[in-house]
Amino acid sequence: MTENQKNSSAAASRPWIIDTTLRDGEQAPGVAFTAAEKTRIACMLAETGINELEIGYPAISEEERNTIKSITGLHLPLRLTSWARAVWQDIEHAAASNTEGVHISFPASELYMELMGKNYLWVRQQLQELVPRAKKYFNFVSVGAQDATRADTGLLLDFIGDAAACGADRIRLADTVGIATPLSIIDLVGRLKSASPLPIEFHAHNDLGMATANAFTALEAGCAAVSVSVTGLGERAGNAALEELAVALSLSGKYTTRLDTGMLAQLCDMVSRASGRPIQSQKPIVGKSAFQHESGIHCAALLKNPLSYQPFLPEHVGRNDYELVIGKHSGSAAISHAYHAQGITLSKEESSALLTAVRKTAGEKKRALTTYELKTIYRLHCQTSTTIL
Ligand SMILES: CC(=O)SCCNC(=O)CCNC(=O)[C@H](O)C(C)(C)COP(=O)(O)OP(=O)(O)OC[C@H]1O[C@@H](n2cnc3c(N)ncnc32)[C@H](O)[C@@H]1OP(=O)(O)O
Ligand SMILES: O=C(O)CCC(=O)C(=O)O
Repeated sequence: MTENQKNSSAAASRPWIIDTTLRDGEQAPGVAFTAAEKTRIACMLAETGINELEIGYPAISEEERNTIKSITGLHLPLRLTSWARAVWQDIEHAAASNTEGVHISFPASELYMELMGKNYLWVRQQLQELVPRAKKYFNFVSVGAQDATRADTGLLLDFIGDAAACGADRIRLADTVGIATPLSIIDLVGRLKSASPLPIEFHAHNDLGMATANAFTALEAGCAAVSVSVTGLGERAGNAALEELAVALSLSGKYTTRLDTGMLAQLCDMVSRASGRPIQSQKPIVGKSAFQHESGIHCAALLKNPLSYQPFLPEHVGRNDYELVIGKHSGSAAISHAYHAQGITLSKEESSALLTAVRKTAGEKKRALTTYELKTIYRLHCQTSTTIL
């Protein structure tokens, strides 16, 4: 193994995690964070151990620049970058916001160049003009290939070569419309990485529900960095979710990050409230149902070993214990456990009678039963006239 290969595989095992909740996340339709919310989110992301924060788009307004400036003034222990189009005025606005780095976004597919009435010659000229100028104001200049997954690979290779020649520090490959699949990412990154003198970041979108898988795969394929957002908040169906990627990395046994997964529940809750986007019940990691169980076989096993039907314990992501709910699919172990928690020890016969009644009631009500309903069923089916519940 050459020295270069050793460095590259060491970097690959320590992925650089970029959070874009405050940029792409806020681009989610109808979402607008206040300055105070942006500051709180940035601080909590820093506490969670994110390496880099794409903090916003300074060209939007003076208010946005002031918010970004006030966050840069906090000197959080992570790199802050701001987003810019391939337009000098955007970069000037970013410079006025005092972020350490800037990300300059270019159209990479023929479709996007055409939409702008441009061609690759224009892209190259902009790279040559903007990147060296930006380097005078920023310690770190990243350049983005928008719509990279629909772009011609030859053009992408030119883009990477030109960006490197102009002094860019990193390339972002964006799956702008979320059409990549893990195998296509392995193929694309494989072809670009061997020819790229620059570290590559992958930016996923979730239009096909593959954003986290694609982001994880991009790291497996050799990308040095990935961008994610809290709860996957972002354009349309969103981005790769920070909480999903963080846990996948922590369980993989292959990657070292400085992420504190114990912060994830709190972080997602805060972003959900600030964005006005409730967390779906079945959302991985932080959804209400992610640690709820009803099926009899699962509950019986979980009562013996909490890892039997869960990939990790809820505490790993800062949540309280898992929850067993009683419903149509319950079995006797779960039923006995639920009544025991109410101070009632069931005999075998009682548990069997209650199981039938519980299943019937839950089926009719089309939901899990409450403690009150369980007590009522007990009264109806087991309680003698002398027993007081
Ligand atoms: C995939 C992504 O996430 S890209 C990021 C998306 N984010 C945003 O759009 C941020 C919020 N947007 C805005 O505040 C505004 O749209 C602005 C400030 C960017 C531009 O506003 P306007 O000047 O009114 O232009 P408008 O929104 O109508 O159109 C976008 C313009 O940006 C140009 N543009 C788009 N991408 C790029 C790029 N990467 N580099 C340079 N110019 C670009 C378009 O060609 C178009 O230019 P035109 O007005 O000369 O036709
Ligand atoms: O920063 C870039 O270049 C990419 C922007 C983006 O969010 C995307 O293309 O999905």
